[in-house]
Amino acid sequence: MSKTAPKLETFMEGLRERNPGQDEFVQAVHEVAHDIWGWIADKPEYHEAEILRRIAEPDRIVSFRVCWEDDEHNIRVERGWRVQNNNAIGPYKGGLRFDESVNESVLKFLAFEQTFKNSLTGLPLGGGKGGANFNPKGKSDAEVMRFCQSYMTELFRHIGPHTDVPAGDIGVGSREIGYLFGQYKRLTNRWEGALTGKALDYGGSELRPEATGYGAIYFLRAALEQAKDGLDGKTAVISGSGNVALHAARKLVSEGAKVVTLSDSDGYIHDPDGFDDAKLDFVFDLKLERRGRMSEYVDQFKGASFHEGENPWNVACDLALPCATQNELDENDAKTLIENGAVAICEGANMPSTTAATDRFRDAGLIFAPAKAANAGGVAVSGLEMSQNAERVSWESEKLDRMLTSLMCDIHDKCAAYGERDDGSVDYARGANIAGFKKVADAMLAYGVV
Ligand SMILES: NC(=O)C1=CN([C@@H]2O[C@H](COP(=O)(O)OP(=O)(O)OC[C@H]3O[C@@H](n4cnc5c(N)ncnc54)[C@H](O)[C@@H]3O)[C@@H](O)[C@H]2O)C=CC1
Ligand SMILES: O=C(O)CCC(=O)C(=O)O
Repeated sequence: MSKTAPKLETFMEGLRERNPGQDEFVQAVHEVAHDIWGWIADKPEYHEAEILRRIAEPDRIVSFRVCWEDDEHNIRVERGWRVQNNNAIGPYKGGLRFDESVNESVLKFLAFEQTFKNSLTGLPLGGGKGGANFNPKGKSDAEVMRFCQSYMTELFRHIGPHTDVPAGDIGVGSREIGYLFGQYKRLTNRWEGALTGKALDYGGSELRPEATGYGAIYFLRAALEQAKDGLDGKTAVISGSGNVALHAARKLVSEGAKVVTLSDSDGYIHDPDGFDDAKLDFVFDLKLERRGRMSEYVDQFKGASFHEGENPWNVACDLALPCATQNELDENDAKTLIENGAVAICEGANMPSTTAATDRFRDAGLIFAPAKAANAGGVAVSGLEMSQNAERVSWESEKLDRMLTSLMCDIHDKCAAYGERDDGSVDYARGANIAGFKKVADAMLAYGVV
C-alpha cells in the first residue's frame, strides 16, 4: 500500500528540530523542499523512500582542530570541517571556505546546495563543502601557508580523486590551493587530482578561474534569449569583487553590457560611466593580487563614488548579480530592484537572496537565475579538470570555453523543461530544484536503502 506524502510543514518542523540553530541550512532545505513537495506528491517511489530527508542528512561531517603558529609565535587554534553531503552520482565535490563566518550550518547549506548544482552539470559529481573559521585577510603568506598545511594534515585522510575533491571558495584562491595541494602531495606521496583550482603549472585547468563568472553570464544570456531579449546595452549592478564578481563583470562588458557597481565588505563603488577593461584590470590587480580594499578605486578614477557600509541594490539597473555571499540581498532590496525595473537577477554567489527576496522575484515574473544553476560553471570546469588529470592531458582554453558554454546551455534547458509556467515563462528556481533532485534521487533509488 502506498504511503501518502507527509505535509511540507511536518517535514520542515522535523528538520528544524534535528538541526537547532542552523538557520542557513534550514533555509536552503526549505527552498528546495518547497518545490519538490508538489512534484513528488504523485510519485510515491520518492516520498516512500524518504529521498529528500536522506539528502538533507549529510553522509558524514568531519570536524577537527587546526593549530598553527602566527608570525609572533603565538599558537592559534581554529576549527576545520568537511561536510560530505551525498555521493550518489560521483565523488563528493565542492569548495573550501576560509572565513570567520564559517560554521557547521553554513557549510551544511553549501554542501546541500552543491549536491543539486553538481547534479545539474550532468557530470559525475557528488556534493560536499568544507572550510574553517580562519580568515586569511591580513595574514602574511607564511601564516596562510602554515594554516593550510595544518588544515590538510587532518583533511588528507578524508579526500582523494575517487572519494572527495575539494576546491576553492571565499578566502581560498590559487595561493591557498597551492599550499593545500603541496601538503597533500607530501603526506600521501602521490601526485593525483585530489584538489581542483590548481595553477596551470601543476595540473590546473585553463578557464577554471573564469568559469563561475563566465558560466553565470552564459546562463543569463540563454535565459534572456529565451525571453527574446539580450545582454547588449543592458546596465548591470554587481556585488562582490572576488573571483566570481570580477569574471562575471569582464564577460558582461565583452557582451556589450555596462557594469556600474562592484563591492566588498566595506561598501560599494558606483561608477556611472561603467567599468571598462582598463578599470577592470585595476580592480583585478587590487583585489586578487594586492588584496586591497574597493574604496581605493575612487583615488584612481574620477566620477566614481564609494558608499561605505551599503550594498548596491538601490542603483537603477536592468540586471542585478549578487556575487559576494549568502543572504546579502533581502526583501526590501528585491522590492527596490523590481520597482527600478530590473529584468533579470542572476545569482553568482551561493544563496545570496533571502527566502523573502526570492519569493518577491519569483512572484514578479522577472528572470530569476538561481545560484545552483547560474553559478554551476565553476564546479563544471572543476569536473573537467578532474577528467584532464585522470587522462594526464591539458585542454586548450577555447575548447574548454566551448564545453562550458554548452554545459551552461544544457543546464538552462533542463531548468526550462522542469520550470515552464502555464504562460510559457520559466520559473528557473523550480526547474533547477526538480531537475537537480531527480538525477540524485533516481541513483539513490537504484541503490536501495543505504
Ligand atoms: N569561486 C568559485 O568558483 C565559486 C564561488 N561561488 C560563490 O560565489 C561567492 C563569491 O565567491 P568567490 O568570488 O570565490 O570568493 P572571493 O573570496 O574571491 O570573493 C568574495 C568577495 O565578496 C566580498 N564580500 C564578502 N562579504 C561581503 C559582504 N558582506 N558584502 C559585500 N562583499 C562581500 C569580498 O570582499 C570579496 O571581494 C560565494 O558565495 C561562493 O560560495 C559559487 C560557485 C563557485
Ligand atoms: O570547483 C569546485 O569544486 C567548487 C565550486 C564551489 O564550491 C561551488 O560551486 O560553490
